[in-house]
Amino acid sequence: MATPISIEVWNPSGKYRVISTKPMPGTRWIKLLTDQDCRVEICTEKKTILSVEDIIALIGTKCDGVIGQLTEDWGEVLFSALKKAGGTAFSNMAVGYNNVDVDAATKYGIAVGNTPGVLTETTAELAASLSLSAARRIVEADQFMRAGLYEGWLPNLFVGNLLKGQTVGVIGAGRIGSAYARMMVEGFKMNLIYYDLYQSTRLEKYLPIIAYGQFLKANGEQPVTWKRAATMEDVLREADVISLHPILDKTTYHLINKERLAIMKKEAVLVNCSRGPVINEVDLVEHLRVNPMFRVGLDVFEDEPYMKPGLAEMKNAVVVPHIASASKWTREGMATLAALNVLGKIKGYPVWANPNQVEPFLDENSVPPPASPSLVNAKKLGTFPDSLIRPPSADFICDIYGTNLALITN
Ligand SMILES: NC(=O)c1ccc[n+]([C@@H]2O[C@H](COP(=O)([O-])OP(=O)(O)OC[C@H]3O[C@@H](n4cnc5c(N)ncnc54)[C@H](O)[C@@H]3O)[C@@H](O)[C@H]2O)c1
Ligand SMILES: O=C(O)[C@H](O)CO
Repeated sequence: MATPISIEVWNPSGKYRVISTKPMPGTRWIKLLTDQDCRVEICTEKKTILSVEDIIALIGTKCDGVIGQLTEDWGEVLFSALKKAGGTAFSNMAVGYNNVDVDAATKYGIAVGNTPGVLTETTAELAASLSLSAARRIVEADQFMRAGLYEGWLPNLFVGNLLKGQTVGVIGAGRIGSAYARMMVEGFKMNLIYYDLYQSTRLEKYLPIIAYGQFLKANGEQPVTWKRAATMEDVLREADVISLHPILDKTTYHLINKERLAIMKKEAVLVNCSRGPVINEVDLVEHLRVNPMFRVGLDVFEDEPYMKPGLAEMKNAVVVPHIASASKWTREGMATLAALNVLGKIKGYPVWANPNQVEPFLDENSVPPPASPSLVNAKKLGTFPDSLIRPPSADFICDIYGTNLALITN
């Protein structure tokens, strides 16, 4: 029997009951919901990870939609409870949704939202930070200073890797992988090799490598180069810094294992800001142990919140607690997108045509479009038109937003 759950309630008389399983940053997301006749209930339980039973207790007997977290197990049990309570909408406050059984949600007619785009640069910046921290041994050096061990400059003190002119490898060149690639090429003049199941048009179209290369050459510097690898192994063999950015699914589970670690350079840097299970962490700990010059920067772990035995003792590992998307703007934006996903489905709005361009939802000075920014099972649910969001019609928008028509039709 689940224990009673503590909640904070906004707009108690609202017609639609929307639950957030966690307090989320900012207040805009709450206002967007309460302005549209939602009663918002925020779970304020102290425990970090809610169990399925806790969430069932939160859903109760009447619930229209839930905003949930990546730490929760959204499968058959929860979607069936939400359906019974009359719910039609769920959104993860995350772009990754490997914690969600989308087929189960679809079976119960429940929309599943995620929050792409708003966290791309923030996450890529953390990956870049981990790359630098690992390559230049920043955490080790910081600990050394704080321990009072510094006795003066030495030629061999904390010698690390220079990035300039080295090769950066990106595995999974989607939104975040491409943003990271650009940071490392444009910022540190690294050459790029990437592997993805698909050609990354995002990367190949925008990476101004040719122009940048010419610019560097004109200034007497070595131009940067780039290529798409035919196999992931090519990236692992060639790159000096490798950053993992794929989704987590069957094809990427334990993508990095003993055999693949063995083909990487002995002094390579490996960064993971995707999902923990993309790396076999037991194999990684062993590899770090026998290869002290191999370094990693990890934001995610196979059994979060735990680390596999031995990892915490490895000086050649930089570890942070899944904070890659933790900038104020991004986290508030994620909350906004998650809330609007749920609101959009409850209100019967269409789905936004391009989930990679979510800026119109994030502008605090204008009313967001009447749409769900990103529903991953919209097509499967069949409740949305193929062409997704309909062009704003004056009547439709006036109906919803009254005087703010001009902001939307601009
Ligand atoms: N650590 C964090 O806080 C944090 C923050 C944001 C996102 N993430 C993770 O990063 C992932 C990527 O986010 P995104 O917005 O860039 O997603 P995305 O969908 O734009 O990019 C994922 C890329 O991975 C590629 N891919 C899929 N399977 C692959 C495989 N087997 N081999 C190689 N490439 C493969 C896809 O083709 C795609 O290009 C998310 O799914 C999430 O799990 C983590
Ligand atoms: O998938 C995500 O969005 C992250 O892991 C949290 O920002």
